[in-house]
Amino acid sequence: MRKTRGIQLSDMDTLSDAEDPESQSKSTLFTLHGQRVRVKMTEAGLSLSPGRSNTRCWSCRYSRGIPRRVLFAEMVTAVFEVESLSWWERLFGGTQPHKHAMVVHTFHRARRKRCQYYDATLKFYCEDADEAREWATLVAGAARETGHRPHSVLVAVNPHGGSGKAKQTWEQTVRPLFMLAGIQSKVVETQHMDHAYSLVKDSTLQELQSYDGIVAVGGDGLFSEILNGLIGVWTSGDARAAVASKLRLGHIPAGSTDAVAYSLNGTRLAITAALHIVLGHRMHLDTMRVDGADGSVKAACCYAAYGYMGDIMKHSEPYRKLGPVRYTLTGAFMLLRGRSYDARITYVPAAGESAEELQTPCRFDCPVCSASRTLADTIPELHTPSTEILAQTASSCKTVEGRYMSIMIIVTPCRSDMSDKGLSPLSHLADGRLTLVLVKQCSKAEYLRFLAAIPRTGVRAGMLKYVDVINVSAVSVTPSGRESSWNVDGELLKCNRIATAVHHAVIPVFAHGVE
Ligand SMILES: Nc1ncnc2c1ncn2[C@@H]1O[C@H](COP(=O)(O)OP(=O)(O)OP(=O)(O)O)[C@@H](O)[C@H]1O
Repeated sequence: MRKTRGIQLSDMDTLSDAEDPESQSKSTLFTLHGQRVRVKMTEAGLSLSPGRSNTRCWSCRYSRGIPRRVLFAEMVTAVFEVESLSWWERLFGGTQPHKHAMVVHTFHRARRKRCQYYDATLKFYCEDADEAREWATLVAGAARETGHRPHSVLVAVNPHGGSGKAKQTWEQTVRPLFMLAGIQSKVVETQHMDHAYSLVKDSTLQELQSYDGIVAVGGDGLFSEILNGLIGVWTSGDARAAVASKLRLGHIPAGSTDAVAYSLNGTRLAITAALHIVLGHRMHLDTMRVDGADGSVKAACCYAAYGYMGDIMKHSEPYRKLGPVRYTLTGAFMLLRGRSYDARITYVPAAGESAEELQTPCRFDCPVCSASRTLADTIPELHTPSTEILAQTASSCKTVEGRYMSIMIIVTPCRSDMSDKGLSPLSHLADGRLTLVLVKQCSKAEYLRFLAAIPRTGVRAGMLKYVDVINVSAVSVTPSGRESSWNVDGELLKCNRIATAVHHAVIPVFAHGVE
């Protein structure tokens, strides 16, 4: 009997070619990490087995970092490399001046945090140069055909995002990986606010046809500009809309908060985000349409916040040069000021709130977030003003009025350094609902208690008696008296009277959920 774990090599060796189900596939002896391994090509990737009969068992090799299989889906590419022998290799019996290898570029997951991917290489040495070259070509071709890998992307780099390291992140971490994977990139360094928005919104049909995706190297503000530009193309009504529907969005975190990349990938590592793009991962993300009473329209995929978080955004803007620390300093100041604001809120409660999966955090292969939608479904929906959606569901609307320290409308979990599980840990990337958080007027100490609870538990129904957490599908907020500002995905809105509605799984992104 053939076992799948702890295979005894003697068992393997006694398998005749006729008995071996993989005997028809290509098979060669390589040296990996100093051990002889037999590598076979299967449909899903490379299957590795011990290459010498005197080795005791496979589990010994496994512990030395030799995997049993390397999936094409997890390979960036494979290349042929020639290396000179070191002096000691020549001294101990090297007959040729060079070593030949098939180098497989893949990734490994961090032990404690599986969602963190780091690039890794496996060098399969082979005595026959032609054999190694042929393997590298075959493996690279198979990897390229696996998944939905992009061939060409538009990259917007904000040199002023976060602590100003976006250019460095692009040059040192992302560009080399894209080049290795054969992805062509048109790179644009943003020169001013809204540059990325107009770059996408004004793209010609020909330009859009040449891309498979658009990548933001910066913070949430830059991603939001690209998202809004893309939605602008979708809703333009011309021939570009259909072409733009195939474009996926990617976020390489290089800003101050990076909630988009963090929520999509569970980490703020740029290399992880780049690997998701290169490997062609794909899923759809919810977005929220925010309609201002002044006629402005904006799409958001993280949150809209009024009161405390709006004040932080408004008052921290002049200190952008300080980088992310500006939010902490302004946040402390706003807490001491302890302001609250009057508002009337009308909302439509979300359907299916009690479903069990909606009560568990969003993960990789999330059953809630498996929906993906076509542009034909989403365009009419995206055209519909949120006020109209609220009017259509007027019979189920609820209205509350009061004085609030903070009003938040959250779309996705909004993970960040401050809260690893997310501001709203039970929100999903694509569940078609919003989380409305109303923090009623309270003392500064009580508000501090609310802030302190966020990193531990995030916002949850029943968390504190002065905090209401409600699942909704649409909300309108009408402030009165002294007003704060709306902070929508890290950008300020001009108008404070807004109506919002969620649009389910409309944005295609390079991600596959948090592992
Ligand atoms: N060259 C530029 N000069 C000034 N502002 C720019 C430039 N390029 C882009 N911007 C603007 O900077 C704003 C913030 O950028 P970004 O989101 O990349 O960083 P951040 O605000 O530090 O990070 P986060 O949004 O994650 O907190 C964006 O709204 C964008 O419009």
